Amino acid sequence: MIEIDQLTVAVDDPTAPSSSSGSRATGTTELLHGITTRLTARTTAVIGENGSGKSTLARAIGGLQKPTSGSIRVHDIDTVRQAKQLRRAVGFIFASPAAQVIMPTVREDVALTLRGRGLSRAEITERVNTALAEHELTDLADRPCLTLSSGQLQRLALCSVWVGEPSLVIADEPTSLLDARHARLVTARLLDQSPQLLLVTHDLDLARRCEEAVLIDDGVLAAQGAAEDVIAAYEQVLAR
Ligand SMILES: Nc1ncnc2c1ncn2[C@@H]1O[C@H](COP(=O)(O)OP(=O)(O)OP(=O)(O)O)[C@@H](O)[C@H]1O
Repeated sequence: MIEIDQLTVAVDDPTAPSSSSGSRATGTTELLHGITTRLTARTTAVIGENGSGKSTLARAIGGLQKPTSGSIRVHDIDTVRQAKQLRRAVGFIFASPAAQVIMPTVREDVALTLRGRGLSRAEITERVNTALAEHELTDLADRPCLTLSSGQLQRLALCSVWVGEPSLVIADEPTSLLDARHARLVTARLLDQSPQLLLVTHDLDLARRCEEAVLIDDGVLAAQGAAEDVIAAYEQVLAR
């Protein structure tokens, strides 16, 4: 379960008017405004217009964006106070995979996830090889990550997250760079095999396959419930 209590996220914004009467001109812009909810479904889609705050919410839940106020607990882990436990529990797949693939080779990038977990070298090698095979990356195992195509990079990002067996997978447009066959494979894996999945997507057919959805509109939680109902609410937003 993901428990969100009065979550507000604000960022420094030099173009915003300062709230203080001091000499500093820098103000802040609030991206999320007091979101309170419980996400209990195994699969939840996060939908909404460009710039509505979906990725900001996903990053906050994944511990990558600190709340300005309020709190988030993921499977009873406080995202701010228990950052180390959160990193183990949550696998985050970014919309842009180049931002998260950091090791020189494909094999090393997958293995990085398993470091610091008390596993032997042999165990790590075995788990990495299994993950590479499952994700059809065995042929690329020793390739420098820099030489991968964007779709291959996106599949590597998923593989590197998956090998860590996270209890929550947060995926922000995880198939945006994939061909149709790999997009089907990846969505089936995410939807069917994630212990819990939070899926940020503009693909309403994909959102419909989640048990529940939340609609983010201009930084607020505008609707939550069965995916079909929330998509209907979103259609109203699109029509306004
Ligand atoms: N660090 C920042 N500084 C200023 N504005 C920001 C910052 N991060 C995000 N924003 C703004 O916050 C708003 C929400 O961004 P966010 O990435 O969460 O939207 P989104 O719903 O995921 O959009 P999209 O569908 O386009 O990916 C946008 O207007 C964005 O420009």
